[in-house]
Amino acid sequence: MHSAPEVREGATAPLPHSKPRPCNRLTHGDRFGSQVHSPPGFLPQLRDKYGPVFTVHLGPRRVVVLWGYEAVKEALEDRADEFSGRGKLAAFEEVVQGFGLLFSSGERWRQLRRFSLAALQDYGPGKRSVEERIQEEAGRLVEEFQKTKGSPFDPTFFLSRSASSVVCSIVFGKHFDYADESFLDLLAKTNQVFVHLSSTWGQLYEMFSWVMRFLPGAHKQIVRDLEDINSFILERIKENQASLDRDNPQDFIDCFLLQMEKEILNPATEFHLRNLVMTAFNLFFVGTETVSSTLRYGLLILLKHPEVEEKMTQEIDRVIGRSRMPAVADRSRMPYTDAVIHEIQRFSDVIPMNLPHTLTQDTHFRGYAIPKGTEVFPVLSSVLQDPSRFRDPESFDPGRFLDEQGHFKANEAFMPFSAGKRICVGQEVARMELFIFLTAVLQSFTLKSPVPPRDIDLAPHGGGFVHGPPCYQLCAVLRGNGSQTKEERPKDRPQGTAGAPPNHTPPAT
Ligand code: HEM
Repeated sequence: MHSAPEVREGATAPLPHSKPRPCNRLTHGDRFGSQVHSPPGFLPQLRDKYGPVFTVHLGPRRVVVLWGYEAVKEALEDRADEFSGRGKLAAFEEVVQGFGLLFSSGERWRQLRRFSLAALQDYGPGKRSVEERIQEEAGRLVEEFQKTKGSPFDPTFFLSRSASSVVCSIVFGKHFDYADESFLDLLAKTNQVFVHLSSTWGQLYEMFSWVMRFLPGAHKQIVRDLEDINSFILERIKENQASLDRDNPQDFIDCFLLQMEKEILNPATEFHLRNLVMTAFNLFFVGTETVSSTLRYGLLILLKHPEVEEKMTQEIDRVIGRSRMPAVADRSRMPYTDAVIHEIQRFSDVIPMNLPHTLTQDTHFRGYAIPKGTEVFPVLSSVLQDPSRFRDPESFDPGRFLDEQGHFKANEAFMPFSAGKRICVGQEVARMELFIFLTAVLQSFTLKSPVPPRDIDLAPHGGGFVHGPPCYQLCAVLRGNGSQTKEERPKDRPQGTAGAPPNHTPPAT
């Protein structure tokens, strides 16, 4: 056995240069920015030279890269236990210190993961479901779009607020007013952390944190922002503690507090305040930017391809109509919309490099001996754009997710949420959000681009952990429907669910 091939030339391979684009600054007080990135351009060349498993050095960090569907699937699915450890993000280490679901490994991670999966899915009878919470936010999003009265606007701020409100509702059980200063501050700081992580500075810090942590610079701001976010979460936890109804937990924090009480006499328990703060932070942090970037990309793609938007709208009118809010149960009867959303996720590729994994034991993989603790990047871009699984992967084509009869056709290389034991814990929530938000918007509006579709550039810009589209503006024009009466506006819940989502806004008059 021999070790994975070393990349000798350019042993310290810099990540691509990136700097925040002027249009990353969002509207509304210039408080937000968004950042995007692609896998470093040298990785495909290394794959061509060394095959789908190779080593790179990011500064002193030795990282094994897995490239393409076969290698990533074999590691994450067939060898799931061995590849289930979590790597580090240097910028987070000082604050996170291995606590919380996202950055833990071993027994701590297992317990937090099991708990989080259950808590995100099951609020029990009589509780507001995740779907209802998303429907409420979709109603608010439609209302906000409506206020633009068909004028051009940058949707970034609207979509970030909607995505983060869903997570806030699930985690804190609370909807923050869109003008609430503390909520806006939380959003701004979260976004700022993404901007810093994605900057050249942030990427250098990932490589040279061992020396840079002693110097002044943007990483100090990341630590301050993360501490502020955690203080905000701690305040919410105190509020939940004060109002906790033990028979009727309302949100993720309530459920965690009850588990803490159950395990209070267990000295080895992982259900303590530190893991609660960090896990709540993880859900908020990952759940906001990923969903809002996908939605932002999705709307831009629809502006570029009005024919796709039109077919989606026809399906929405046929299956859901315009008198009630879309519901997840509709998705199985809407293969075209389902295919478009899959293709949006494949094409937008929002976490291109994946999060770093580590090996939980010494491993033999594809002829190489790789020691326990080695950091591994199973690159998601290389799967979502693997030409052996997706023909002409660089083009946007929802048809690849449809069979000849127009039924939805799954593809095993569709892995935007990764795969195996560390697969995104919020994937069901995210899929509901993408479906309900996009269909609710198209139910009410026709999207128009201020520039001709042929001039729309879909190439991602910048660098960082989350992929986003270039900055753009859109016009949300209310769909005309003279025949629609007040009573026909979306307010009824879909069949099989009870009660109407409050605050839902009519799609069109
Ligand atoms: C389009 C939306 C989303 C995408 C593309 C996405 C993608 C991912 C990816 C690629 C990972 C890393 C998997 C790995 O390590 O192999 C991940 C992990 C995670 N995601 Fe998501 N995610 C999305 C939405 C969400 C949402 C809405 C939430 C919370 C409600 C969430 C919570 C998490 C958490 C907590 C982890 C860490 C899981 C663990 O380490 O075991 N994600 N996600």
